[in-house]
Order: sequence, then structure tokens, then C-alpha cells
Amino acid sequence: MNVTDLVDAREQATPPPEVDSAATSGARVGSLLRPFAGKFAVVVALQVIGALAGLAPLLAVVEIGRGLLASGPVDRDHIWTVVIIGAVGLLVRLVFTSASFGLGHYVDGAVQLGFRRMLAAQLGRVPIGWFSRRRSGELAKVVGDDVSAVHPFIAHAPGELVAAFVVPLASLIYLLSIDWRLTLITLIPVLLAMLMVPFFMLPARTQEQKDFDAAMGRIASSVVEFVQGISVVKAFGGAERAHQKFLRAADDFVDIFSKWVRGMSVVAAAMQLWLSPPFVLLVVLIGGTSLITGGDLPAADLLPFLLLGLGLTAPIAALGHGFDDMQTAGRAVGRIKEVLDVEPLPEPENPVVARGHRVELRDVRFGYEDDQEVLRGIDLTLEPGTVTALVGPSGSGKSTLVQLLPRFFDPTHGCVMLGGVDLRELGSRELYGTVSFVFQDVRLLRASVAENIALAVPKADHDDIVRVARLANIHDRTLELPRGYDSIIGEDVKLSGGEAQRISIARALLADAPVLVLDEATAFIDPQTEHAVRQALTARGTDRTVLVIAHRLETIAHADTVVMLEDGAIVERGSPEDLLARGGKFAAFWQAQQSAVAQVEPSGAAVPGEETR
Ligand SMILES: Nc1ncnc2c1ncn2[C@@H]1O[C@H](COP(=O)(O)OP(=O)(O)OP(=O)(O)O)[C@@H](O)[C@H]1O
Repeated sequence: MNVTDLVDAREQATPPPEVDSAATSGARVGSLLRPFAGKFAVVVALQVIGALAGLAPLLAVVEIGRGLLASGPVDRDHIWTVVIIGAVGLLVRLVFTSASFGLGHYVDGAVQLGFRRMLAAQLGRVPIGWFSRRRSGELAKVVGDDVSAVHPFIAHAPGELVAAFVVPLASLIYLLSIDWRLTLITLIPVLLAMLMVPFFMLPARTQEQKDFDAAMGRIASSVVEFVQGISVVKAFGGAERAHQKFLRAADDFVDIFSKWVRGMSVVAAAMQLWLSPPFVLLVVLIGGTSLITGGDLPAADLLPFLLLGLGLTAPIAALGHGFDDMQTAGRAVGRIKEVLDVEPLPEPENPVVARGHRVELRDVRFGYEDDQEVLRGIDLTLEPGTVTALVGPSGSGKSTLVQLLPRFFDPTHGCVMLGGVDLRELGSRELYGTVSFVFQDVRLLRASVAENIALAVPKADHDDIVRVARLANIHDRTLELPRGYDSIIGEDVKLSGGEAQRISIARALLADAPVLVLDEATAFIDPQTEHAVRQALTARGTDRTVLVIAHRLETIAHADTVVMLEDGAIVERGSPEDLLARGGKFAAFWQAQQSAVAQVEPSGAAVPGEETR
């Protein structure tokens, strides 16, 4: 896939025109299904005709039986006519049910495609930060498995349910026309089975079903966690413990499963007995024999009851299957709707153009959860042409703060402004064209090295790509790859963490955006490269606005301004020299970092002001 394909895919992922993107997910699901209502009706009609035609062979057998049992000579012509009618019925059934099956699957394919397009369009609109709270596995399940789960409901259920009701209904009418008393007797097994249905709906059963589903979920996630973390767990000798966790989940599951089975088994077994062919035949034979011996029914009339009586139980069995399919599809659609219901990042109707690229955060507050503020009243101005280093203990909110600049999230209070304009009033195209970011967690696309580097500038020429690749120290490595810059990442080559970071740095260099946000993405890179990269990215003389989460003392020492965060608030700010001289929290942080570095590298780190940039 190349960048053009990616852009095409995004464009294709826009919702079909008849779908109003502002509508609720329920309305959107409804509007997705509406265009197919006519075809759905045809699926059902074809199925009805096919199902009724399917009765012809059975009625033919009844008629042949009657003909053979009747007194006097057998009417051969009549028998052959009936045989032909039965065979034609069979053929009609085959043609019509096949057509219904084919059309049903066509509708199903179109609906699934619609769901996937809707989800793709929605995933393009939700805040980028929303993804960090979702496990990619969960999303893959929604877009893959849950969309597929509507298949039986759309492609099979209408046909099966129609067949299951139309055939017994037609049979019932036919049997009533022969003898109403034996018809009622034939219905006894169905009535007995129906008496069992409420037992499946008892609140206790529903709760057991929920416990069963939850236990299934727990066992699945403990397997995934076990497998995903196996290398770490093993390396730290915790395999035993992780294994225990999985075994506990499995034990719990067995307990819940036994309870569930105990609750269901008696009712299910009784129901199975009532609906079983031997029981149905027994009831019909007992009832039929007593009517025949009493002289109330000709013997030949027992035949249709024996043949068609068995089919009367079909709706109950179909209800069971259909109910299961409906519940599964219902749960899947629920999860799909949950994704469709995520509030998209509001796009301004009339985007305002930023004037310059000074970045200002004004009384910014933010929390991932309503009751937990991670950023508490941040006021900060990032001047063009300066580098601001963000420092602070782990969990103080540094990553959260920088993620507000590319609008991964919107602040819950206050605003982030670019060139005097609230980010919420800027069009996303302008925002992403202005703010570039390099984060620790690098994601590369399954595309060529060149396309990955040129992601923000798809029309960049090869020389430019090579120039930034050299600066990011990834050029030589790229030339060693099987197809050089055309090597597909993930197919031709698997890159190391450091190499992936260099590509993302080359990408940021090529994008040359006036605002750069860096989560010191140089952790995997050797000091020489790091120095060159830092110089290229934060070079003075350009009026780029740079905000960097600084872990290295060198980066901090070279910054124009250091901002120290603690517990979501700015506790100190100023030039590194001034802050050190002040002897406050930053000075203590610096000393602690320096002695940590000194233990690893005896030469120590530069002191601010000692080096020229
Ligand atoms: N996606 C998220 N959902 C919920 N809470 C989060 C999320 N990301 C971070 N947090 C919480 O927000 C707080 C600040 O985290 P943040 O990652 O911004 O800190 P940090 O200073 O960058 O830490 P570090 O230096 O360790 O990366 C922490 O308490 C963290 O648990």
C-alpha cells in the first residue's frame, strides 16, 4: 500500500452520502439498513415461495399413500401426475431458496461493508487520544468479529425463520382441513415445549447467562494477557504466578459453567424430549389409532399427520436458534454502536487561520476521568524560535500536556491557542500541517521507507527524503535493506525500535512544521546521532516553536526555558541557568539526575551555560 492508497482508503472510508454523520448511531444503523429493505422483502418472499413449494413432495407422498390404500384398482396416471407435481415442487424449492440465499448473502455483504465504512469513517473522526484508552485487540474485535457477527442474523435468520413458520402454518391449515381433533392432538408436543420457554427467561437464568458470558470474557483475557506478557513474566520468574492466574480463571469458569449447565440441563432435556420425533410420532399414533378404531377417522388420513406432524415442532427449534443469533448480533451491534457513539472531535464550521505560531495554554485543566484532574491550571506560552523543555517526575502530566498541542484531546477547561486562535477553531488540516510531533511510541505504516518518511509531504522528491534520512542517521541502514527506500516495512524488513524512531524523526524533519512537539524520542539513539538530530530539530535561527519532554540533561541544558511540572501543575519555570542558581525544585531534580548519570557515565553531563549551541 502506498501513501496515495492510504489517502484513497480514507476517502473511501467516508460514510455513504445518505448517512448523516451528525445523526445518532441508532439512526445511522437504521439508515444503513433502510436502502436494503426492498431486497430484504424479496429475500423473504423468495424464501416463502421456496418453503411452500417444499411442501409439495410431502403432500405428494400423502396423496400417493391415499391412492395406494384406497379400495379398487390403482389409478396409475393420477399417481404419476402426483409424482411429477412433487418433483416440480422440489425443483421450485431449490431454485427459490438458492436465489433467496444468494440475495441474502449479497445484502449481508453490503451491510457489513457499510458497517466497516461507517466504523472507519468514525475512527478517523474520534480524538486520537481515545485510541490510547482502547486496546487495539478490542477495536479489531469490533471492526472484524462484531461486524461479522451480524452475518447469521442478516444472511440466514430471515430465511430460516420464515421457513420455520410458513411451512408449519401451511401444514397446520392442511391438517385442520382433514381432522381438527387429530390436529389438536398433534400439537400436544409443541404446547408442552412452549410451556418450557418461560424457564429460559427466568431472571436467575438471565443472571447465570450473564455470569457465563463474563467468565468466558475473563478466561479469554487471561489467556491473552498470559500470552502477551509471557516473555516479561518468564524473564522475571513469574511464569508460575501468571499460570496460576489463568488456572484460577479456568477454575471459576468451570464452577460457573456447572451452575449454568445444572440450571439449563433439566429444562433443555425436557424440551428436547417433547420435540423429539419418537415422542411426536407416539402422540400422533396413540391419538390417531383411537380415532381410527372408534370409526372417526379413515386409516389413510393418519398418513399426513405422521408426515407433517414432525414439521410442526420446527418453529420452536428455529426460535431457539434465531433467538441465539439475534442475541449475538444484538450484542455485537451494541458494541459497534458504542464506537459509533464516541463524540468526534468537533470540526469548526468556519475554520479560522492561525496568525503565526506562538502557542499559548491558558488555565488548562484536563482529566482522563471526570473526577481526576491530571493537569491543573496550566498557563504557558511557547514563543516561536525557542525550545521549551518540560521536566518533572514520572506521572506529573508531561505526556498529557504535550498531547494537547496536536489535539489528541481537548482540555476540559481553558484553551490551547496557536497563533492566537483556539485549536478548536482551527481546521484539522491546518493544525496537522502546523504541529508536528515525534513520540516515543513510534508507529510506522506497512508502506515503503520512503513513503513512511514522506507521510506528511507525499509529493516530496527523493533527494529531500534522502537528505532528512541522512540527518536522522537512517540513510546507510536504508541502503542495506533489500529494496533500499522501496523496502516495505513489516514485509521486506523488520526495524528495531531505534531505527523506527529515526524514521519518525526523518518524517518530522521533512514535515518541517513550525511547531514541533517531541517526547524525547531519542532514547534508543546513540549520543552522536542524538546530538545531530537535536541540532536539526531544534536548530536556532529558524523560528520553530519547540516543546520537548526532556529526559536528558543535555537537552535540558540547551533549552531556552525549562518548565517543571509536579502533580499536574507548573512549579518552576525559567532559563536552566536561573533555575539552577535559584536552588529550588529544579536544582534538586537536576542534581538527582546528574548523580544518576554520573553513576553510569563518570564524565558527567554538561552544566547549563558551559557549552555554546
Ligand atoms: N490514557 C490514559 N488514561 C487514563 N489515565 C492516564 C492516561 N495516560 C496517562 N494517565 C494518567 O495521567 C497521569 C499523568 O500521566 P502522564 O503520562 O501525562 O505523566 P508523565 O509525566 O508523562 O509520566 P512519564 O514521565 O512516566 O511518562 C498519570 O497518573 C497517568 O496514570
